[in-house]
Order: sequence, then structure tokens, then C-alpha cells
Amino acid sequence: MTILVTGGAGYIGAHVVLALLDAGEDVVVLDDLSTGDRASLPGSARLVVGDVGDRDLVGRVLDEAGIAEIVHLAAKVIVPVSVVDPLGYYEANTGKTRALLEVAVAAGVSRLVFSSTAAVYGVPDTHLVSEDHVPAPINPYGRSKLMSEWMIADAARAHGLSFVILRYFNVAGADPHGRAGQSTPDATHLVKVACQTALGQRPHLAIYGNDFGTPDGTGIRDYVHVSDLADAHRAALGHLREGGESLVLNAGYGHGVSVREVIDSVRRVSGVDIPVMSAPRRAGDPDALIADASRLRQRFAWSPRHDDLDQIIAQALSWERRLMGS
Ligand SMILES: NC(=O)c1ccc[n+]([C@@H]2O[C@H](COP(=O)([O-])OP(=O)(O)OC[C@H]3O[C@@H](n4cnc5c(N)ncnc54)[C@H](O)[C@@H]3O)[C@@H](O)[C@H]2O)c1
Ligand SMILES: O=c1ccn([C@@H]2O[C@H](COP(=O)(O)OP(=O)(O)O[C@H]3O[C@H](CO)[C@H](O)[C@H](O)[C@H]3O)[C@@H](O)[C@H]2O)c(=O)[nH]1
Repeated sequence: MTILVTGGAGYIGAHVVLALLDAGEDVVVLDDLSTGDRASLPGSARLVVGDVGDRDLVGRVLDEAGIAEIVHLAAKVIVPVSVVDPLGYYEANTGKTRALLEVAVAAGVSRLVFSSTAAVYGVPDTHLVSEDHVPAPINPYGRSKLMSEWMIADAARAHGLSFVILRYFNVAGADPHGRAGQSTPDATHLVKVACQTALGQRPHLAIYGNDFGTPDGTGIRDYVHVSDLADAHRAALGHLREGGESLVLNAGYGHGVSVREVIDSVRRVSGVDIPVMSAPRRAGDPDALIADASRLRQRFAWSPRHDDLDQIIAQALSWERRLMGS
């Protein structure tokens, strides 16, 4: 059985591919390399370079490889860019997901795992967010993903597809064996930026807001190690193969840390007293965003192996060092 992984040359996709290959699965990656990198893929992964919205190409790949399962990660992922280019984001994330679904349904694909995001919750009125919280995204990126979720659920009901939608919280870290990591040069994610600052690639780290309603005033997030997240995709496919019902699941650990705690960890692990400065809050940043992660743990045999902030930081740092050396 061959699994199609769209966006498999990206940060999270490469870790999903590794998790699947490590489990002995056969994988084909479809990626247009717009932000992904061929070098993030191990030699044993087949790569088709192309657009997930290209119906002819996707149809051919599904047919030739006899694919019954898709893990769909390909997307545009930068929230502020989605605000200035909403139509580009709706096309890339919603339009192309629709195109993929159309071809998948016609080809008889039976199982789909989809990358969604905690951004579908917008600014929730509770810190611990369960899947039953009414989604209310506040930017085009989050809306483009929520619309995709709805399309997937509707198409699944009509066409006998089964699915798991994973709403990722804050993804961080790198493969513990050093095989993959976050390589996007202009990434804005806190862990990546803090590690780059520790290694002298950035002059300082800006703390966006220190007057949030949290114990130290800085924003709290649920940082999930990318390899644990990748394992959740493997578990999702296992669940669907056993005939399990379609599910929407938060993917986080269920506890959070503040920006200051992340900075303290980077200082502790790197031994560098990274320079920080205070900056205004970013628009739409909630005080705290933590997954109610009980459903993921209950429904799958998912036992995270890397739920440790210092470990996440150590592996992110070691990936940054590797990028600097290459
Ligand atoms: N990084 C996070 O914290 C986070 C959080 C929540 C959800 N997500 C979701 O996870 C998924 C992966 O994100 P990432 O952080 O790895 O980003 P990324 O940019 O590293 O990966 C996206 C991959 O998709 C590819 N791609 C984009 N458009 C494509 C297209 N039309 N056809 C084929 N390939 C295409 C890119 O080349 C890249 O390899 C996305 O769906 C994103 O929305 C990420
Ligand atoms: O240089 C920085 C970067 C971030 N932060 C703070 O660090 C926290 C985390 O910010 P990130 O930019 O790393 O992540 P977000 O929580 O903003 O968003 C990420 O996780 C979301 C889900 O929780 C969405 O999926 C989104 O796409 C993804 O970027 C926030 O409090 C933010 O204000 C800083 O103080 N300085």
C-alpha cells in the first residue's frame, strides 16, 4: 500500500515521511518545492515535483502508484501573508484541497489525513481548547483551513471517504536523529527565531507583548515536538485502516509554556544569554492557546516521546547548527 504525502518536502511533511518510512510504509511525495526542499527527504522517498492542484498530474500519480491513502499537508502557511493575499491563500489552501478531493474521490482513495491548525479557533474564550469549541478563525489562513475541513467532511459523507483532521498547535523541534528540521530561511516561529538568535544569526529576539493575562505577562502556547506530531499521522492512518470513524482532533500536549519560559530554555540549553527586547503585541495573538489533547490520546495509541521543552530546544538548536554548516 503506497501513501501519497502532499507537501512532504516541507518542515512537518518531511518528519511525517520519516515516521512513515521508519514504520516500513511505502511513500510517494508530491511537492512543488515552493517552500519545501528536496534535500529534506531521505533517498528512499519518491518525490514527484508538481502542484497538488494539478488534477491531471495528481490523477496520474494516484493511478500509477495505486494510492488508497493521502496525507495532505501542502499549503501556504504564513498568517500575515494570508492577510495581504487572501485570494492566493484561498486558492492554495482551499481551492487546491478541493481539486485534490475531486481527483481522490474519482480514483477511489479511501483514507485521508489532513493538516489543519489551531488557528481555526481564532481567539478562543478558554485557554484549554477542545475540538468542540466553536471555530472562529480571525485570518484568511485559518479560514482557508476551516473551509477545507468542511469540504473534507462533506465529501467524505457523500463519497465514502474516511478522514482524520489534525489541528496542530505550535509545532517545534527537529528529528532527534538529525535527519530533518525547520529549514525555512525567513520563518517567524518563536522556537526557530530564538535558536537563530542564540547562534548569532539574528541580533535579538523581540517579545511580542508582556502584558498578557498570564503569570509572566507573555503569551503561552502548547509546543508539540514535530516528531510526536508526525507519529500522530501514522496513528491516524492506523486508526482508519482498522475501520475507525472519521475524527477531528487537536494535536498538542495539553500544557503550555510562555515566551519567557521558551527563552529561559534556549539560554539554559545553548549557554547563550540571548538578547531580548520588548515589542508591541501582534494583532490577534491570544493570551494562551493550549490544546485539550485528551481526545487524541484516547482515540489513538499515541504516546508522545518528546514532550520536554529542553529536548525540543536542543534538537532545534542542533538543526540550526547543521544548517549553518551546510
Ligand atoms: N508549522 C506550524 O506550526 C503549523 C501549525 C499548524 C498547521 N500547519 C500546517 O502544516 C502543514 C505543513 O506546514 P509546514 O510548517 O511544514 O510548512 P512548509 O512550508 O514547510 O511545508 C509546506 C509544503 O507544501 C509544499 N507546497 C505548498 N504548496 C504546494 C502545492 N500547491 N503543491 C505541492 N506542494 C505544495 C511546499 O513546497 C512545502 O514543502 C501546512 O498544511 C500547515 O498549514 C503548520
Ligand atoms: O519573534 C517572536 C515570535 C513569536 N513570539 C510569541 O511567541 C508565541 C508563539 O508565536 P509563533 O509565531 O511561534 O506561533 P503562533 O502561536 O503565532 O502560531 C502558530 O501556531 C498556530 C497554532 O497554534 C498556527 O498554526 C500558526 O500557523 C502558527 O504560526 C506567541 O505568543 C508570539 O507572540 C514572540 O514573542 N517573538
